[in-house]
Amino acid sequence: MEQFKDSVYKLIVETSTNLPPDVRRAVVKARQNESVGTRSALSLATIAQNIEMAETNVSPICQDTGMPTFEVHTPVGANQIEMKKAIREAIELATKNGKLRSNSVDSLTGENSGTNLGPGTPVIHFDQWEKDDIEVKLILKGGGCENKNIQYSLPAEIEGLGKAGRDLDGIRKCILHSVYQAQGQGCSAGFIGVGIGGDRTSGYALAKEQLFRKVNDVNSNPDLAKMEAYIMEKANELGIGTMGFGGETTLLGCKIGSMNRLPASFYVSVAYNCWAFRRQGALIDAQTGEIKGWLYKDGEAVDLHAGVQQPEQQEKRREVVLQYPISEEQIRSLKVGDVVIINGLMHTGRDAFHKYMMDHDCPIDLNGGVIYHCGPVMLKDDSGEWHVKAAGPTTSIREEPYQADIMKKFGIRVVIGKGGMGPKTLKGLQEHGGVYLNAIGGAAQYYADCVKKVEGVDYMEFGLPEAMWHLQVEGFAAIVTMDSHGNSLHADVEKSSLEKLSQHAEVVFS
Ligand SMILES: O=C(O)C[C@H](O)C(=O)O
Ligand code: SF4
Repeated sequence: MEQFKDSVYKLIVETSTNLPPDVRRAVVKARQNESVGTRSALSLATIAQNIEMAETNVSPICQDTGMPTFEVHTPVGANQIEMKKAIREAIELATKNGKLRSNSVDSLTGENSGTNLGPGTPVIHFDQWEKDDIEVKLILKGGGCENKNIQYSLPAEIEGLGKAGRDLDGIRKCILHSVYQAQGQGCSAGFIGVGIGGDRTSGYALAKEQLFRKVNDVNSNPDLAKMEAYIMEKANELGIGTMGFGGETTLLGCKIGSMNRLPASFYVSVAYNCWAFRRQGALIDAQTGEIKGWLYKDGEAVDLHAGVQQPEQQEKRREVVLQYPISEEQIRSLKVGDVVIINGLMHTGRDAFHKYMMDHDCPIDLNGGVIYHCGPVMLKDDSGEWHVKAAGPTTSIREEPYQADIMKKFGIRVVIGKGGMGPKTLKGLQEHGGVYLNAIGGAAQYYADCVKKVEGVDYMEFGLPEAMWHLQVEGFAAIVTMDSHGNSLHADVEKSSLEKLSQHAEVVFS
């Protein structure tokens, strides 16, 4: 079992740090299709760089290493209790070594277990098979894209598409809408797994199971193969693009499965996965516990830059350098589309922080300051100094109820996150003189590299990801997507993509 545990540890590290070739190929294709120099092309270039950095650094591709979910096939008679124990030990070790973020939080008290162990975590499913080896598959699906999962109950009235009945065309409308509703918030471009039928629980399980299919496989059911091809084509015409910046690629993969349902129920369940599509598997010798082979590796190295056109000259897009303390005048001069480089001090703050700040004072002067929606992976060295191991942005919209008030209360000028924020924040930016910067979601190595020093930390009681980290950064690049003049790229893309979605209301699959 010791060797089995080592093998599972290797699988966890591989899954978290090294994106499989089929996913890499999908990213290259997206890069090739994007027009040179656009926001989406630049973001995809950062994503490609981040994928390479994660592999080289053997560090998490994205700081949110998700809900570890294992699918295990065992020979008849194998001891599953021992295996479960070994898997849990491997998870704990990977967390301690900074390969996974401590992601298991008590839902009632908010306490982070710190080990990734707790009621319900990790998820481990066993199944027997009549083979001699053990197969362990693992998916690390982050919380932001999990939040963009959606389940439809047919018949339904679908925004932009009208009536969806209990037939193939109704299913088509649900799937197309699922991509639209995710916008850039699940770190598009994404992959979707779709489960047709089942009940609410088994439907979602089927959807997630589809994510274990290879990106380039073809569905054995001709109707579903046609549907997958249709969705890939039409979803990529919605213009949502990488991170919701607009662009040619919104969806990187679509896999659909079907199972029986009850006469009264008809669910279409969609599991949305970000571009940081971390799933891997290993075939393990049941006798020795050693890895015999990998499930999602084909031996071919994928060049993430192959056939990608490079801009002839530096883009004319305005690049502005900001350094704490930032004045209202500097902020008012910024417009949607500007690239901002932050040097100097910034502070992380996410869900627990924003709620708490509504009725508490802050231990740090935030006047003219920068708040980064981020829950990093942190490691302490032997001398007690903290280091950032992964630090990409988290989905900002969760802070919508608080953000405008918090900015005004503490004089914050810059908020960095991803996926954009809503009308309340936009109004707040206008009134107070603030700006929202969209960083590249999932680019956790790229941003960790910008952190030159961890100055300190407050609110450790919120748990490592939720604590307020004070970071010295250099060359931290992000794009203005909401400015102090009432402009929001997110609102624009949402509107134009809804218009495009509405063009598909007519019956296609009769
Ligand atoms: O929790 C995080 O760090 C990010 C999350 O996965 C998100 O996409 O919002
Ligand atoms: S931050 Fe983005 S890339 Fe990372 S887990 Fe969340 S959705 Fe995925």
